[in-house]
Amino acid sequence: MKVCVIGTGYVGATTSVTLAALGHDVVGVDADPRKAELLGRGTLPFFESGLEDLLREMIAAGRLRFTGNGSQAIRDCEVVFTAVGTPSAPDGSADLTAVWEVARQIGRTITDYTVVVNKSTVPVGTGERVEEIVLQELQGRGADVPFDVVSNPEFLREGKALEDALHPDRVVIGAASQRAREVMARLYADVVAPVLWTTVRDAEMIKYASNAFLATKISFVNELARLCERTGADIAQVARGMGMDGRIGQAFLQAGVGYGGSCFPKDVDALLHLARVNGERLGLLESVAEVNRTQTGWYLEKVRRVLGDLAGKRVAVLGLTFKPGTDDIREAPALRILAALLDEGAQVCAYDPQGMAAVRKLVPSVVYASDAYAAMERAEAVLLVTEWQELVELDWQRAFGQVKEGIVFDGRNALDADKMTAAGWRYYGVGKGRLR
Ligand SMILES: NC(=O)c1ccc[n+]([C@@H]2O[C@H](COP(=O)([O-])OP(=O)(O)OC[C@H]3O[C@@H](n4cnc5c(N)ncnc54)[C@H](O)[C@@H]3O)[C@@H](O)[C@H]2O)c1
Ligand SMILES: O=c1ccn([C@@H]2O[C@H](COP(=O)(O)OP(=O)(O)O[C@H]3O[C@H](CO)[C@@H](O)[C@H](O)[C@H]3O)[C@@H](O)[C@H]2O)c(=O)[nH]1
Repeated sequence: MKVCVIGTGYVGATTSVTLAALGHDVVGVDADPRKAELLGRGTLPFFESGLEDLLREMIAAGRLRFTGNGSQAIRDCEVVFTAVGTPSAPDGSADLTAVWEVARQIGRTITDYTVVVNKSTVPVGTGERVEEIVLQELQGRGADVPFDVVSNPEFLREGKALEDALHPDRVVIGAASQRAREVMARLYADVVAPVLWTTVRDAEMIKYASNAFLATKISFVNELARLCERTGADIAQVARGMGMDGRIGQAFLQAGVGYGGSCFPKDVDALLHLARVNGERLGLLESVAEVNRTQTGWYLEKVRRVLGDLAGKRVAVLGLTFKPGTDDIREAPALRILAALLDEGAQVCAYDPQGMAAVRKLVPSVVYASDAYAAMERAEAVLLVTEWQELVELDWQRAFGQVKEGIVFDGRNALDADKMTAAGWRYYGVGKGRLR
């Protein structure tokens, strides 16, 4: 099938590559000509493990190309995906400017039956508005072209984008017409995953509900971690014990410095905004956001209790991206931690395997080290903020020999506390009993 994907960021690029891998003839379109050009040459504009190899393979196979000019691509394709960004507006709502722009472009362009598939994360009702816009544009040029609007939200995680897109837990398709359902069924015929057919509105809500629920799990354990530190319990053991109940599950109960990234913070805010404008208050979700907003402050409070005044202290920060496996620093907890440390006069030296170039632009006054050992040289405390495997597997015995004070604040409970202690470190995890 001929498929066009508009917007080739994390989601659009991954969708383009995986649809090509499924055997479709795909053209990716991006308003940023530099991105389209890079992708066309087989280079990803971001880091995502394994994706670049398959990108090159698909281009070489002739099933995937990229362009900065969408009109011809839209005209040629039976299915047109929208995968543009939907960032937070100042009031917390999803900024849908790019989605409306794409809808107008589609309405101005299509000449034959087209299935317009929305993959961006958008509030309930967006599909209907897209339909109105396409219709207006068609009427404006006196054209009577049949089309359907479908919602097909994306659930991939950064760092595991390819794996998630090729082997999803489920595919959710919200479609009103039988004709659109048949096209979507053909498109995903070779994906081995349960397909949930819903209305457009249900599919739109499923995406926000899923992210909000995962964020809730994280804030729940993070809040309990605070109580564990007061009561002498270990949140990691508590979460393990909870998760053994099949109704609860082990996933997303990892306490830490809070969730970041381009999705959870913005999608929780967008759902809260949607509730407000519809006259509902989501008190539970408000608390989820509040726990997350205060989690880095809570973590730093512990650092202060142990180190005292941070002014002039040499602090190593390891891990800057919002999670391992990506170079994405959007809403990364590390950014708030760096800002607070600098504000209090600490001398900060940081290292991250992928995120330093982007963070350096935002926070130039930090010293960026060439590796983790160099970052820890003469440090009076080490803050592990992102649990990159490379950082977890460091020779911590060797590192102990380089620091001034062997104090580590493991913000992700990723290190082995016993091994760290045996290597000489004073180890502080998150929610692991009373401070010693
Ligand atoms: N990043 C994720 O892990 C993830 C996962 C699931 C869903 N989502 C959702 O998917 C959507 C896209 O997210 P992303 O992270 O890929 O965003 P992104 O910012 O990485 O990419 C968006 C791309 O769209 C392009 N664009 C903007 N307007 C355009 C236009 N009019 N025509 C063509 N291209 C245009 C931009 O240049 C950019 O390359 C968002 O709604 C997001 O919430 C993201
Ligand atoms: O137990 C956990 C799990 C995650 N996190 C943090 O939560 C954030 C988000 O992590 P993750 O969900 O793995 O990454 P994303 O790439 O943001 O993916 C989420 O957001 C995407 C965009 O909507 C969705 O498609 C995915 O299903 C959803 O998992 C990161 O800061 C993690 O460190 C925790 O603190 N504890």
